[in-house]
Amino acid sequence: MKQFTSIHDVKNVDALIEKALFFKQNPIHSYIGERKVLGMVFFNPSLRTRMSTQKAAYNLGMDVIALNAGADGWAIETKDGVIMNGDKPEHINEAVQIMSSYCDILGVRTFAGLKNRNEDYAESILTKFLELSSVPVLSLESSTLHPLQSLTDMMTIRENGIKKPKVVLTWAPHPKALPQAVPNSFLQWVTKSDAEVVVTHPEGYELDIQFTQGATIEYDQNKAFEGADIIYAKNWSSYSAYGQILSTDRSWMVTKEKMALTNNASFMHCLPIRRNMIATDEVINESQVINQAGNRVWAAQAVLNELLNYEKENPNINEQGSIAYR
Ligand SMILES: NCCC[C@H](NC(=O)CCC(=O)O)C(=O)O
Ligand SMILES: NC(=O)OP(=O)(O)O
Repeated sequence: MKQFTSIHDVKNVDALIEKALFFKQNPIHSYIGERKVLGMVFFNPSLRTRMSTQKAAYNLGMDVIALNAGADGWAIETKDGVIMNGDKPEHINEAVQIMSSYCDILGVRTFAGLKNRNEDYAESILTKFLELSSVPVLSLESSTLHPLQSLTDMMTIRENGIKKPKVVLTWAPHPKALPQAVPNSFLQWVTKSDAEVVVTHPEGYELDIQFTQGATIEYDQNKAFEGADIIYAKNWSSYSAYGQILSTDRSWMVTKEKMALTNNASFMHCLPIRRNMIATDEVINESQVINQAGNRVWAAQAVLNELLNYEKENPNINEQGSIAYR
């Protein structure tokens, strides 16, 4: 695999999920990453992605450099053609080339701005990384997708061992406007599994149809929950009224009473989760979220392993980085 930015980069999804499950049982299996460097650039905050991907890299023998762009590095200008007389001294055109020269894999986290849909869905920053990096690029959550999370979610659902599970993606209220990356990405992966997929949300929260194909939309949350094996909760802002909060209806919060409508479903969420907004304390306390977040390590390890295999087969990909580092 030469990059990991969406499910489309994966040749064999099933094998990748199995690889993640394998690493959970065999964390220290190979040192394919020995003397290789993973660089991770964060334009937005992270707890799980940063720590789990770092841990995964260590399990493969890699070293890690993480940079919070704009906080412990120079603020980076990401647009072309601007007069740089403001507060951003570094341009992405140099920064990506240079950072990739120090690394063997380069990860980037860049959230949607939620102001301009075309801009966000064009994935301009991730695209710059893909164009300018001399080494494989790893998405640590982009404007529209979060593939490391989704691979983890598929692995966690598979651990439940249910054949053809009914998986319900439910919108839940939140005080802030959030991106569509997690629900988009979850649907991109889960609709390609054997699951029956239902998406439930208030009207106006319809996601881009490229992601909901293969899923049923159900505006009645209680009806959607009936017989569910997995409840996957997430807030997102509107796609059609782009970036807007159209509902703060707290009756969409996942409660014990709603979970009682399901087939003893497992509750999942990517985290961070706002308690008693998205779901009640009891629902979260009895949920899969800790195991799910723990699985981030194994999913990341499976992905890094594939990227390192590619790098191994294409050793001239980075002429400066690895050699200079060694
Ligand atoms: N990486 C997982 C989710 C990241 C982000 N959540 C957030 O920004 C939550 C922030 C808050 O609760 O204030 C999202 O929804 O895409
Ligand atoms: N789920 C997830 O990606 O968490 P972080 O934002 O903390 O990395």
